[in-house]
Amino acid sequence: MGRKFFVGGNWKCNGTTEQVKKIVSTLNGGEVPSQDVVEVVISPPFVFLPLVKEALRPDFHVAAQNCWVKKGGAFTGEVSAEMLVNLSIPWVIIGHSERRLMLKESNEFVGDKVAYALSQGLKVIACIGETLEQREAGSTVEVVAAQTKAIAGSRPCVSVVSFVTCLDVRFVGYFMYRTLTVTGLKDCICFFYKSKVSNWADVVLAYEPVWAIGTGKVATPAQAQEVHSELRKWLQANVSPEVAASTRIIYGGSVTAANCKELAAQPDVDGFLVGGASLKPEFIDIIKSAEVKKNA
Ligand SMILES: O=C(CO)COP(=O)(O)O
Repeated sequence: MGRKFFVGGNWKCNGTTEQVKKIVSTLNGGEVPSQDVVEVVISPPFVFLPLVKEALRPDFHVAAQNCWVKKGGAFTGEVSAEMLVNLSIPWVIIGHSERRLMLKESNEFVGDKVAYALSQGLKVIACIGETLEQREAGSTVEVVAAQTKAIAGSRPCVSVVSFVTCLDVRFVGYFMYRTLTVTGLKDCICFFYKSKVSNWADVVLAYEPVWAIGTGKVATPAQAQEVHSELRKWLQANVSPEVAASTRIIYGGSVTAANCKELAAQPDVDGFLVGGASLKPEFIDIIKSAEVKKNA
């Protein structure tokens, strides 16, 4: 089955009640391809989620921009996945570079958040992307692969050594564990299959190079295609050919009405995560770029 085009509007930390109503009214009046062709998800700040959800046309859906890494409780200022589910918010953006960089969210923390959100029944737009420094150092693919790996979890590893070692540790106990640690075998002790993603159909991978976000410096279609294709290869080798073929990989970073069609024409670009332009009427034109795929 083909990958349905996906367009997300990330409003980030923008908007007043009046502005929100105006944007929603523009979206509601926009003529866009049907839901069979494009999936549209609007992500306002938390406080505006109920208002947007209530007022938005039924063929568009909403997403939160973040959620807490585990069950809610004494975590001042956080919003839990359970709360989003309770409000019937179907999607959440996790791992945006603004949070990774400014709030120091590590790959592991992002991976844990994705896993928890999925376990609660949310669908996740998981963001990855390299900084300019990393691109210039030639480590783009390595960086996005490491970020994806933290989201996907470990690969299966059925090894007699690790199995026997684990049994040993269970039955012989702490002394054996110490011995193995000292002899450098610790790494294979608990190297069991641990997939963090329960259902890949609920995950959209958003490649957002940091140097292109909010800078007006969009990746060229070739640059976007190259990384998306590498990500698909990574999924094929490390998750499964089925997941690689069906997972949507969308691009984010200075997408506008002017550049979206060329990007959308790339074979491995399955849509967009749009920041600044999602607050403007041109977002409708970006949604329409799904037609490029339909006619391809
Ligand atoms: O960060 C982004 C979407 O999540 C992209 O932002 P801009 O479209 O403003 O560059």
